Amino acid sequence: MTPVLLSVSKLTKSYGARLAVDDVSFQVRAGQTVGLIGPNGAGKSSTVSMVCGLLRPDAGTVELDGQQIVQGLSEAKRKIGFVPQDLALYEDLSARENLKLFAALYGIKGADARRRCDEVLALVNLLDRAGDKAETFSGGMKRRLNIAAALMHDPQLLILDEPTVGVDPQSRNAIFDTLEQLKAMGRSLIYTSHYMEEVERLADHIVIIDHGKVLADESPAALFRRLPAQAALRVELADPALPPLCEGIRALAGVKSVDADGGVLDIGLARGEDALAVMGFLERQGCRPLHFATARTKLEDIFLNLTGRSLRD
Ligand SMILES: Nc1ncnc2c1ncn2[C@@H]1O[C@H](COP(=O)(O)OP(=O)(O)OP(=O)(O)O)[C@@H](O)[C@H]1O
Repeated sequence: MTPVLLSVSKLTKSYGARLAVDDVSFQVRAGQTVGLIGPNGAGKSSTVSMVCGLLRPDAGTVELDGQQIVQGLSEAKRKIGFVPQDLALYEDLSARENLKLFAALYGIKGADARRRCDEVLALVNLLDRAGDKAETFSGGMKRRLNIAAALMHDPQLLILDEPTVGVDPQSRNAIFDTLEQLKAMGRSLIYTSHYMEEVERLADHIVIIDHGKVLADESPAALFRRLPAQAALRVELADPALPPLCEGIRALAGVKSVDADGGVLDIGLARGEDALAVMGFLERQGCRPLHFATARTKLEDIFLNLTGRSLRD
């Protein structure tokens, strides 16, 4: 197994009486992408702000490569790049001028700064707009420039706090391309989001957080295995589904749940193949499906399964 790069241990943070982060622990291995997922107000931003040393925890520690992250300047913090939710750009400066400012903050000068500007602008696909002022950029382009800024000092760990909020689809794809390239370059990422499909696309490991607490800390495959149904079948019948029919389906091996709404049956299955048994049963009962469709269960349902609420209620 690859070595642990970041170790977050028992982080706790309250704002007055509100306990925002409650004993949060997780790890990021070298080259790993960890998705930190939870609904609005779950404590994701507070957690990543503490990981970056921007917010002082009430308790707990953050270690990167064995060095503790604390507030203020430190060598360990140089290994982190942070892309906050709020954009930190000078609107009346060009993309390249903005990046030069970030380079100066990290002591990168002259030819090195120019070369690094070009590299990161290429990574976020903005090289052709290098000379344009940030104020002329779309929201998504500004966010990509923000990612470029966080990459100027070539950090080992890039932390992105909800990078696709308010972003157009084109920039969203460009952001994913950039993150996939960084992954291929062996960088580690922490990505916060309340969109499971985004986290699912990128993450090797998922940490689910709700009301400041970690509910799950697993690989996507392990999370899938926790879902009672792995596949779904929707059948539309000519006749309204009758309760005895539902009972019969429920009794079949591999059927995890049956919901009937008029003539439409939504059936949760242990495996995709279990759909065949359901179709056979319906045929034997003389039911003629007007339409049917199979689907894989979405990881999105794991939050519902863990909390009884949907991720974006
Ligand atoms: N500076 C602050 N002062 C008081 N309460 C705060 C502050 N920052 C966050 N909170 C509260 O702490 C809780 C966690 O907030 P946090 O921003 O960490 O969650 P989040 O998961 O990042 O949410 P979002 O997706 O909306 O950004 C929320 O109840 C929030 O209202």
